[in-house]
Amino acid sequence: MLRIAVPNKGSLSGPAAEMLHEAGYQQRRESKELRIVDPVNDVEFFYLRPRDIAIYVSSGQLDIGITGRDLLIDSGANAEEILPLGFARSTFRFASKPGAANGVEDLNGKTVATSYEGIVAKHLADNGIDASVVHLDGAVETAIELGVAEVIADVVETGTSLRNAGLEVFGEPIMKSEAVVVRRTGADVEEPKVQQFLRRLQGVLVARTYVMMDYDCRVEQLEKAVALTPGLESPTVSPLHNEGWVAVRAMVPSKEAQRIMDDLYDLGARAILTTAIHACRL
Ligand SMILES: Nc1ncnc2c1ncn2[C@@H]1O[C@H](COP(=O)(O)OP(=O)(O)OP(=O)(O)O)[C@@H](O)[C@H]1O
Ligand SMILES: O=P(O)(O)OC[C@H]1O[C@H](OP(=O)(O)OP(=O)(O)O)[C@H](O)[C@@H]1O
Ligand SMILES: [Mg+2]
Repeated sequence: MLRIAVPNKGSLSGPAAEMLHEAGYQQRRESKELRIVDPVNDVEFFYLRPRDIAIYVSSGQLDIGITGRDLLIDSGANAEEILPLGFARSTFRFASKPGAANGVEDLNGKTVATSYEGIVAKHLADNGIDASVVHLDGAVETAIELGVAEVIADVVETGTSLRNAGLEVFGEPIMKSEAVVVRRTGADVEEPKVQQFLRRLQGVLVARTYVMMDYDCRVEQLEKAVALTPGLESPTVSPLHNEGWVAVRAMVPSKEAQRIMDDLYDLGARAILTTAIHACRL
């Protein structure tokens, strides 16, 4: 039975459960449940603190985990990212009162408050900076006003939390993060059960990013039309009863679907339809 760690709280937990549900896995009904077995899919899910997940996976008792790339790196655990999942996207950045610092080079002798001590200490060391790091569990934005630190390093998504605290980012982003699937470093990723799990999640990612497009066009326009809708491998082209016309079917990125429909229409294609993809295996 495949044993999988899933975030039990915070920004990762809802979207992770939603993605697993879309991939056909049973998920817990109550937020207090700590583990459930999905007998149909032969999987056991453990609901753990996102920060602890890489550590559990590195110990080898759990096969796979879902966590944030920043949390994985911060933990220093012996685990590696095997699939990015596209949600809980954020950057990790320094911030301070306006003008207090312009880059990491200004941090010598300063105090930096953060919940991600591992990432910050390494970044400072890599840049040859001698600064102290204070660990706080959360709500780090308040640390400057309350005199705990001159600088913070924290997760930034929209920037609202920083703005509300009168702070501004400075310097280059320390890292970019998103939810990722992790596995113990060096463990066999080719294991069939692991591969099946990854294929299911990849199927959800594809279903979320692509739509199916169908249209009819004249044979003379086919090459130009197909250039607009190359599909993943190659589009399906079928003859129509009306001679000189073909039906074309291809997957297209959902974000570009409306523009592609306009371009196909201008080319003379008609009966242009898009439909959602619910699941797929590439
Ligand atoms: N506002 C946000 N937008 C996108 N991702 C976020 C946001 N806040 C946190 N994350 C991501 O969520 C993960 C942090 O997990 P964490 O458990 O700390 O979530 P949280 O929402 O901060 O909950 P908690 O209340 O436990 O601190 C990290 O990978 C981080 O990059
Ligand atoms: O740029 P924004 O869109 O404002 O998002 C970033 C904020 O979201 C997270 O906080 P969270 O709500 O998880 O609180 P925490 O600080 O207690 O973790 C993160 O720690 C930032 O504070
Ligand atoms: Mg948090």
